[in-house]
Amino acid sequence: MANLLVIDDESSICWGITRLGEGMGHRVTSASSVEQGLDAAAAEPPALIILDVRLPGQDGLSAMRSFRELCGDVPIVIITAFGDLQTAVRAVSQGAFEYVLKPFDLAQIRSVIERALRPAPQPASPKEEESAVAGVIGRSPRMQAVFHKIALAAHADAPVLLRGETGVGKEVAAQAIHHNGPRPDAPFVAVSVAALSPTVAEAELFGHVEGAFTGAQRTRRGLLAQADGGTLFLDEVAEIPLAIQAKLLRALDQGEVLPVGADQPVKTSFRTIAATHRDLRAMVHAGDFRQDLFYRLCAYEIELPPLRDRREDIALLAAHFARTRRPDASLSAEAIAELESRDWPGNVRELRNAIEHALLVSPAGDIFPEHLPPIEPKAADPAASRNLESALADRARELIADPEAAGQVYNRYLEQVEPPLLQAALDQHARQCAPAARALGLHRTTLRRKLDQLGVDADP
Ligand SMILES: Nc1ncnc2c1ncn2[C@@H]1O[C@H](COP(=O)(O)OP(=O)(O)OP(=O)(O)O)[C@@H](O)[C@H]1O
Repeated sequence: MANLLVIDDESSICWGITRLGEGMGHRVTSASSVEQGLDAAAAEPPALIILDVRLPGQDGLSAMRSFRELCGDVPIVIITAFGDLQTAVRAVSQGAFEYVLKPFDLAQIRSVIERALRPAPQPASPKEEESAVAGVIGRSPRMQAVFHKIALAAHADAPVLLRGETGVGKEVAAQAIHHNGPRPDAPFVAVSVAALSPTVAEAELFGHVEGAFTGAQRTRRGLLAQADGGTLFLDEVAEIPLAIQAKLLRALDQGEVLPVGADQPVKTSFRTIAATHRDLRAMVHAGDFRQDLFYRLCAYEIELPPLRDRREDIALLAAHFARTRRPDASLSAEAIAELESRDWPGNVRELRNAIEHALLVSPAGDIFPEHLPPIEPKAADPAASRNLESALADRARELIADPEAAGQVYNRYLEQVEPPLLQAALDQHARQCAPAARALGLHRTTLRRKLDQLGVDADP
């Protein structure tokens, strides 16, 4: 049996956790403020403290130090309904055992209590300094969970893989991990792999010596060497050509790079944070990404949710972008409602651009719906086209394997894929053969013949 101390000004939370703790065979004391909690802890040292952040009087986070002074290394579980990155970083950096977001279910708290009371848990080494850099904005539960993960990642040195659609904030998350980590002043070197041409990628990443190739007039340090002591952010990591993947893996494993044309390696050691919008695991299965490099880059994964799945953040982000551009800017309730109703396929980047557009067209800086750019037409869904591609490839394989189709595979395949194309072209051109043929790049008589074969009517 252990003594648990719950400090929360919501009596229903204290009541629920007390029932749960007693049911688990522990003794539970509850308090509704830090002051009451300290008195209770002084009277009876707890084996676990469950501490709310927002409390009347002193807040839970700043009270952690007092509880530690009074009770030593007791595990402290922080619970909060209003997590932001700063809160998560402070909680984790002060050695909080766990950071639980409200509303939680009691099964979650039960598991935390069990883990906290397990013998000899090793809390992460506390970091005294507080984070000065937030930069990542969001108040939705999905982002609060991301903040917690960023805080944990910042505290460790493990390679992190950030996943998420374009514009969700993978790079800002990478910067937050770096700036909240142990070496915020060390270099943060961002490499956009997709933007590197394959011919220069190797020299850019690993450096080169003078005369290594035409145009290499001076020896140049590569990006991996520039990241020495700090963080290398590999954006669009899925685009690294396979040949470079092998060299990158060697560099990561051995802590040194061999610049193009050099015979002596250069030592470099850094933390990696990689980002991608693609399914890297599927690429590994398809043989397009090295499995060993995948594991080397991905000890810890953080998924950044698309903006449409966290609409609660839209007003906050919009206000932030508006104020950054123009401190006296204001957003009308109607503009916020319009922003919240959109789907934002380009995510936070698209929202930021929309606000910049609005401030350009609203000279007074007051943003109304009419100042917002029109909704972007929907881009083709890449997942749908991937499904289509794989369906077509499956059908091709079936036909090739079908003994009855032998010798006619090509024509039979075309017979299946051609009709929808011809039909769509006719529909688009009011069933007129001539403009449909022009759009398709076919001769009119060829199209006519194909339509006749298919039994499709059309005007000449
Ligand atoms: N949570 C956030 N708080 C504040 N700004 C954000 C946030 N998320 C994204 N942004 C802003 O949105 C823009 C796009 O973010 P970022 O470049 O980090 O996205 P990304 O996921 O790396 O995009 P891509 O995959 O296209 O490289 C940047 O201007 C960034 O500052």
